[in-house]
Amino acid sequence: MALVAPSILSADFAKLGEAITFLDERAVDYIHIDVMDGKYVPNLTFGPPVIKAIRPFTSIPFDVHLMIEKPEDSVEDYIAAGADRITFHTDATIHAHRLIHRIKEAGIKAGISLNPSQNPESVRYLLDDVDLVLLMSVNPGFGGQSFIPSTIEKAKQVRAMTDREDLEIMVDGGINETTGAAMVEAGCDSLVAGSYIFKHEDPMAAIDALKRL
Ligand SMILES: O=C(CO)[C@@H](O)[C@H](O)COP(=O)(O)O
Ligand SMILES: [Fe+2]
Repeated sequence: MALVAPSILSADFAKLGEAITFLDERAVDYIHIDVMDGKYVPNLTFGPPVIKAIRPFTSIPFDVHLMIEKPEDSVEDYIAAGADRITFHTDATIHAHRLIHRIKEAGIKAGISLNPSQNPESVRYLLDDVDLVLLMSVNPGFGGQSFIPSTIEKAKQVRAMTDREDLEIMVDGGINETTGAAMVEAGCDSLVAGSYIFKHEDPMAAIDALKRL
């Protein structure tokens, strides 16, 4: 059984509360929240005030994916807004190790993310420190892109780099039943999916299909 993290980037932003209530009723494992600053990625989404506004709609953990430059300048704001996990990108900050520990000392989980072009070796010396590794299977910035197949090999490499059975490997981008199955087979624990769920004619069936992988 895969853990499923629907990305609200593909939800109707005018009805975010309804989307969260729907996910709450489906008992998904995480709600994936894509924060983009228009600098680290060429798109701008939402920040702490929006996260704070949707927090009362559910107690499902908020999995906050920061696609922002210098996340060290604002992680506390996301924690105060209700993040349960914060994942940032290796190349968005200079001292990733320090930031991971700052996030964990605040009492929440910390993750590190790799873009499609990045070598998994760059996270080797963080694997004992993080709670999760988020493998981007598209270039970050937008929902609805096609899965990049080299992520399958990368997941196997990261899995082979650690003895930690509790290290969560999560994949994000272009996930559907087929690509999700390949990633679970490669050693992934959790699947982020945006357009597959929210653009599906039956979003509940889409969530259930991913859970079963
Ligand atoms: O972080 C991102 C995009 O940068 C993702 O979380 C997307 O929201 C995934 O959307 P789909 O590829 O599943 O449509
Ligand atoms: Fe994401």
